[in-house]
Amino acid sequence: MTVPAIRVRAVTKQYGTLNALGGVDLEVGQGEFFGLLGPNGAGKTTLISALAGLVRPDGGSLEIMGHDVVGDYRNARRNLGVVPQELVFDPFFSVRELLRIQSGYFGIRGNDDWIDEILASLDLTHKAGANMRSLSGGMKRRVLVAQALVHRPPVIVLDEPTAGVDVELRQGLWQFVRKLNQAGHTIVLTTHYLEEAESLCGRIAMLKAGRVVALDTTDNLLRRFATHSLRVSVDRVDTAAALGGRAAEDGWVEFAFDGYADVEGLLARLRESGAGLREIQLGAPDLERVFVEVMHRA
Ligand SMILES: Nc1ncnc2c1ncn2[C@@H]1O[C@H](COP(=O)(O)OP(=O)(O)OP(=O)(O)O)[C@@H](O)[C@H]1O
Repeated sequence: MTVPAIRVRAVTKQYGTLNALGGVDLEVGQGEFFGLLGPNGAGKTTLISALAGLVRPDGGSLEIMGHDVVGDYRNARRNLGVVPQELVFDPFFSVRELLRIQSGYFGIRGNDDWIDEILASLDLTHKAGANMRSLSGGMKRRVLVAQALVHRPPVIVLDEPTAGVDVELRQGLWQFVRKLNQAGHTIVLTTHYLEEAESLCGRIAMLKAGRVVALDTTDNLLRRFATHSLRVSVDRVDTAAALGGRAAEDGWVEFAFDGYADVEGLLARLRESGAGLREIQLGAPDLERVFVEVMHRA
């Protein structure tokens, strides 16, 4: 049996009286593209820091490719590449120097062929000799990704890698991360862009206040929690809302239902009610709705 890429068991972490992690259990299989979602302060970064050995959990255990992050730190760390949220660099090194130093941390010498390959994939070749301080924010973020990859880790964790990054770079980054995943790397991603998570992640865990409140395949989450929606613009909002809708802004009323088959009946009742139908919009279930629903129920 293959070991999971990541195994998190009953992990707790307190800061004073605050439960940053209140007993988290998770398993991510090798080769998965896994999403870790949750509102600000849910504990995502704390969990990632614990995986990277930067935060010591109060209880429970974490393993990377079967290596305990406390008891077998070196091997656990060797198997993990983390792209952190914060852009922190020594401004005096060039991009290549930085990547060589990072390779050195893992005891790797003569890593330039691989470094060249990473730089090319991230469209950074022309910046290899540039000082970190001369790079734009988006380029620095790409260097963070490169830094996480110098030791060819099988498991890669990206903590909001696209925050504050322009659309073009975001798409480029995702293309690259997808390629890594297709090449067999396990990817764990946190992001507040739910559309991105929906299109990239096969499975998703949602965290709220240090607890896993949903954990399933993206498809199942969409099926289980999300409803389709019908938005209608009407002359008489109250009349329409009385049929089970929710009044929204500017004369729009929203209805939630399980499948498109229900739309016809609803439209017929709206017409009969004399609400004065002006315009309709249909919405398919999306992860954003699921997220709002899960957070609301939890
Ligand atoms: N070093 C620390 N000292 C005290 N409290 C902390 C520390 N680090 C995190 N916390 C608290 O722990 C909770 C979880 O924070 P964490 O950064 O893990 O959340 P997050 O899900 O990553 O949020 P975001 O989406 O904003 O990045 C928050 O309430 C935060 O204020």
